[in-house]
Amino acid sequence: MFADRRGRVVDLVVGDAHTVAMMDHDIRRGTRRLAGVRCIHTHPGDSPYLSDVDLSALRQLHLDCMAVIAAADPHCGSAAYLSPGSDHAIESIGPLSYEKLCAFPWQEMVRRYEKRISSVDTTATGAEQERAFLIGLEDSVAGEERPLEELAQLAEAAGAVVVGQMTQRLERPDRATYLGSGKIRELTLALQVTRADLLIVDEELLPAQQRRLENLTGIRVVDRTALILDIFAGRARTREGKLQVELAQLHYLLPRLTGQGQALSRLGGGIGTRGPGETKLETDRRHLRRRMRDLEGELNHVRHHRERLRHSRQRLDLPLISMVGYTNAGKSTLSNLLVSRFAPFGGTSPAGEDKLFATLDPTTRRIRLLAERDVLLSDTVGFIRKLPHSLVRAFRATLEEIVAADLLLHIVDASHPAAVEQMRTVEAVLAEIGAGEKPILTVLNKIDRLQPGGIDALLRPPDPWVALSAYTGEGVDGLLEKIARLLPDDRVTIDVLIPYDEGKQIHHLYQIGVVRELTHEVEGVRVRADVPKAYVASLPGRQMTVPEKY
Ligand SMILES: Nc1nc2c(ncn2[C@@H]2O[C@H](COP(=O)(O)OP(=O)(O)OP(=O)(O)O)[C@@H](O)[C@H]2O)c(=O)[nH]1
Ligand SMILES: [Mg+2]
Repeated sequence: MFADRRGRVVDLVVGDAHTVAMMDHDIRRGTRRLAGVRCIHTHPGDSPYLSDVDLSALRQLHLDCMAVIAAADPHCGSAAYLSPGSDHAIESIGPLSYEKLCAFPWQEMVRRYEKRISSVDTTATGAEQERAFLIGLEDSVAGEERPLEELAQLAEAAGAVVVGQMTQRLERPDRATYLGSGKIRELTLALQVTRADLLIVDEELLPAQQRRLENLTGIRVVDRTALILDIFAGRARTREGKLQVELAQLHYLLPRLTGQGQALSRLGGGIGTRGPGETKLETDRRHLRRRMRDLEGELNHVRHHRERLRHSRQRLDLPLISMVGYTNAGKSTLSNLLVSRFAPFGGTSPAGEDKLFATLDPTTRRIRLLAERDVLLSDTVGFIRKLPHSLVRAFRATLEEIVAADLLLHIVDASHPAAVEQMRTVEAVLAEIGAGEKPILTVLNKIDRLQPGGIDALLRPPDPWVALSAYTGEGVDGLLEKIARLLPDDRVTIDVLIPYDEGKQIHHLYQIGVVRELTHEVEGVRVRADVPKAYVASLPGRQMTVPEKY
């Protein structure tokens, strides 16, 4: 039964054990006020306790109050309301006798809630956003308190609003329906109550599981892999990035095509449908395969191009440092800080952002360490737990940057509750792409967020490591010192006379080394500079003296 604030009954709804339609007309919508309606109901089996479904309906419909009563003896019930004190919290009382329930100052709670909320600037959930409901298994992350938190962040990064979630403790997913059948009944009810239009599953599903879940729930089902691919598709900016994402999406799609009808029914916009684009319209497998071959061909081009770039960089003989790490660990923020402080010619770097997979395309910048040594620093795509295999494969060209580095900086968000697990994930991906044996300097970031007393003993990073905050800059000098120590210094100081008609050489010296002194003489320009040893060997027989350091 739904009643308004004057106690008038505005609607009555009857359901069975699995479904109940919620009243949906005449409910005031908006985030700044409550609905002005309370719901009082009974449960099959007469339980006087509120269920999860009750609580999410309260939250979703912004009801003044959600109450359940037991009709049998003893007459009692429970009720819950949105907390006037804090966002997203629910307060509940009971089971209590009817008298005590009625004596509770409900109207006062409603008044206080609306007073607070009207002073807070809440962003209303846009009508065009998809309403996602998340499901996962509880032991999927051993011991984590909120197992679906990362999935929720991913869903938001893809543009959905999360309206509810449900987990089940299972050893392994049900082969047919992912969750157990009892849980699925509970799920369909919760989906109705929250009016979800998208179900997101925290794991890669078998094609048959996905179809069955769609049939059972009646809404679109997207798995973790499709969700990540979708975010990548939305973020890719460069041609290379777009090619790689499309290839990964097609790899994912191919085994999931059961025929034209199925492919077409997936169209219609939204998460998991963004992506390979028009090609999907005419998908038949043959067509898909041809497109994949084309993409692979184009990516090979890209790869060769990158290789050439790498060679020309190697001619500069600057050591390459690649930053790797879990998504959102702070790679871009640190890169930004280093570039703004230490770029020899000034420079900018893309800003870090508090969203997953903010960076997709690698960017490489030059920075100058202590003792005036220049290195190249490259910021790359972040890793994540259960990184789709198709992505790792498709992003080979990007990941090769990592493999080619002289030193890896592994950035870890030391303030994250799952920091240890994230570290392991990154190490596993590095091994998978063939970078497991590279020299690695572990950087525990975000120490400004840690309680005094510090770094979680469990973190125990492998040596060598440093701790810093890319935010405040604390510890960054220590990082530079460590880097300098880890990169073998193979530079020498040269003294060379460059004829006036070979001005280009001087420019080249600036590129590859640090010029200490320039004097104009009769035959040319005398330059004293620190340069890589390899450069000396490649010099044409020109009058040159190399000070004793060589
Ligand atoms: N408090 C604090 N926040 C930080 C620090 N470093 C980064 N952040 C924040 O963490 C968030 C993620 O930073 P990014 O630099 O975008 O992380 P990323 O590793 O590049 O992430 P992806 O590109 O998504 O892989 C941003 O909101 C940063 O402001 C730090 O030292 N302290
Ligand atoms: Mg980044």
